[in-house]
Amino acid sequence: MKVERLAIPEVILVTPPRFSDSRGFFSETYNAQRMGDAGIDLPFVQDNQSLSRQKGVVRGLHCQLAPHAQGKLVRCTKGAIWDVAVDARTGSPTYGKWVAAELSEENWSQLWIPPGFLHGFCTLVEDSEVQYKCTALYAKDCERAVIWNSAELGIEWPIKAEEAVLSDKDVVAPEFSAAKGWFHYS
Ligand SMILES: Cc1cn([C@H]2C[C@H](O)[C@@H](COP(=O)(O)OP(=O)(O)O[C@H]3O[C@@H](C)C(=O)[C@@H](O)[C@H]3O)O2)c(=O)[nH]c1=O
Repeated sequence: MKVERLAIPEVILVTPPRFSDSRGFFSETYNAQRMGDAGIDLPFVQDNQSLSRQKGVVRGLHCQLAPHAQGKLVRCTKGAIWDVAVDARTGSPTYGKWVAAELSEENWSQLWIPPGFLHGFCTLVEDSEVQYKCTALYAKDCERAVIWNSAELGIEWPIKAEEAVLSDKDVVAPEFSAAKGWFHYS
């Protein structure tokens, strides 16, 4: 399995091998031992899947507060996304920095986003399906969001603001400064 630590080293890009033959392919998309060796060693308790019909759908930037903070292992099983992680841990040397990776059914990569990070993605093609494992259960009251195109963060999204397709909730999300104190670096 290919393992790459990104510019924020706690965010890890992994690419499990795919074994192709005349029938198609086989792949171990999650192997606890190999993921643990790669540095992804928290237990997962929930699997999520979303489908976005249009190109330019943006979901995020989202997180859940403690005690329900979630680490997420994200992959794209159909289509392609630009997946973004923002360090929201107050006191972190990379606080307010972001990293991103393209995840697609072609490249078969997965992005590990630890607890304490905001997560969001933008679909690069129609009918993009995203699946991710989470280290904590959904807790509605602990959900928080930051505006996807926060001027304070300066994330380089692959679409223009007017092309973004957002949920009602995400349109009115606050600037990144609202996230101060949500998480602490340890
Ligand atoms: C996240 C979530 C939502 N829901 C429900 C609430 C709502 O009725 C419906 C759609 O929820 P949302 O609009 O929040 O879905 P979405 O905008 O896709 O939210 C997701 O975005 C990405 C970027 C993440 O990182 C996820 O953790 C999650 O926040 O699904 C659950 O039942 N369980 C869950 O774990």
